[in-house]
Amino acid sequence: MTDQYVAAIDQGTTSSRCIVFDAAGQIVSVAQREHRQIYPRPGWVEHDAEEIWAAVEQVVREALAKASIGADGLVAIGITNQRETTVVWDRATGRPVHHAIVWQDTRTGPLLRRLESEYGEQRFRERTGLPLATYFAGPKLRWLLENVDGLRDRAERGEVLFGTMDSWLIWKLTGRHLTDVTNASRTLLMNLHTLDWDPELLDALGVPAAMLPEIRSSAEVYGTAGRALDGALDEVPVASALGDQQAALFGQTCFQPGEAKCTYGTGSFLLLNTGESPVSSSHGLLTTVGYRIGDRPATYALEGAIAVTGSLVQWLRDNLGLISSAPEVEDLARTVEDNGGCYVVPAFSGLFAPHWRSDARGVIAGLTGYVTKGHLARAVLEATAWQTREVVDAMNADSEVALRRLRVDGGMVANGLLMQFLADVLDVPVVRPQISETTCLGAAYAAGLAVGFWPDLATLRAQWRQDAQWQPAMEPAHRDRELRNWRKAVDRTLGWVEDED
Ligand SMILES: Nc1ncnc2c1ncn2[C@@H]1O[C@H](COP(=O)(O)OP(=O)(O)O)[C@@H](O)[C@H]1O
Ligand SMILES: O=P(O)(O)OC[C@H](O)CO
Repeated sequence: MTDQYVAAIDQGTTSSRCIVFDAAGQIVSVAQREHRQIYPRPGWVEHDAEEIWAAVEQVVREALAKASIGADGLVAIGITNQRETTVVWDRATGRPVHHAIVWQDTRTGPLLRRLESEYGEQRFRERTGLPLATYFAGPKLRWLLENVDGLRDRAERGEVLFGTMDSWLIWKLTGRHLTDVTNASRTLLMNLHTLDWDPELLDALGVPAAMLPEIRSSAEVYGTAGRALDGALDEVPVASALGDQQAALFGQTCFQPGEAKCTYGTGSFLLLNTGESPVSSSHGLLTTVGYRIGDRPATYALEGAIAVTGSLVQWLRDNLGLISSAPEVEDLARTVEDNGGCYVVPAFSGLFAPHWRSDARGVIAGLTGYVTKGHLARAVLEATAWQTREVVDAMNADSEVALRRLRVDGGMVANGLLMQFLADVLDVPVVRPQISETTCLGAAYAAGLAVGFWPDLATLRAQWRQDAQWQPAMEPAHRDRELRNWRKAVDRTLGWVEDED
């Protein structure tokens, strides 16, 4: 028998990737391609869904070619994706009716204020586990229905279809209109308890049910990729879909309640497995679906979403020109002993968890003539750790079981200085796995489970391997002093924008 593999597509905010994994969960090949970020106005961010599909086709072909396998070598393909980004396309032609509106886009601010005064935030929070924020898909869909000519009528007639990126790719691959429960839990339209679209919320947001995908589990065969890619995938089952942060939770094998991971990329997202019932947050966290395997009960998670972390390092590189590549931030930060009294709070598009303040804007606080670019680089890295600390404090307050260690992944975890500082400010060990591509790994694991390539969660768990671990080493008094300074700096960001309209 020839060797068998599982492939995963990771359709992310800045690029699309395809990775082929073997039965031991080891990477066999990787292909990646970026797509354009379209900024029509300040605060608006769009993607071209057709361009993304072309990139996905290309990376799948490349990854298979690099692994020297054809469709017959693949037992399944899984999907993971940037969440919340919203596409509407024509059922007959398959063409998007508008650019996709990206999760970072803030154009729905005024609409959300209207919804809040008409319905109150609590009604949405109780049913969806989410605050009324520009981040989520439902308001973006409402914006499209209000602003694309004739779209509402066409939506009511079922001529156009809504989806997040998972739905778009499943449609392109299999011709079916489906979404998975983790992605649906980011729309403000799905009831977290029934795991189905909530008629009252559809009504409040003015969304016709006829345009919505069917909600399915995260691991089951949705269809086969017969027609797509000119048959390059032949009859390969498309067998998983998870939002990228949930996929990373799965890839890190955080299957037990109380286990958590944080993925450090453009933004950072800490998810804590809370078991089979949703835990509601009183401290600014999101309640979301972690994953659902076939017809088993769903596993829920608490999430702390931080909008700006790695993108602050990019800002230091692209806007200030202080470094020429992201990894250089570590060398620059190591030229000094400490932050020199300087703190950077990157509230570029307001603050996400736990604050949810769209009126916040970034500050650099504590500047004196002493501060050098080295101190600034250190403060940039420290901002990622302090934002994580705020989320962990909220988690500990909500879940009553204190976090005891944190599994990390994503592009920033190559930075040893940051990882040590993170362990220091969280006061728990920080652990990095050997496979840092946990997002793709999670989607591959879910697809492989769905087709019986892997028998159970315990088998996946046994494949997890540690690469490095950082122990807390900071004096408590020093940590407390720094935390107080960080909080003072955060206070100074709040209320900066007085009239968002
Ligand atoms: N050594 C490093 N130190 C700090 N930040 C880094 C380092 N390497 C990459 N980054 C940051 O990590 C991000 C890329 O990580 P990645 O996981 O690929 O992100 P995403 O999946 O969100 O595109 C970029 O924002 C980059 O600035
Ligand atoms: O594509 P990423 O890695 O930036 O992740 C984006 C998140 O899914 C947004 O919720």
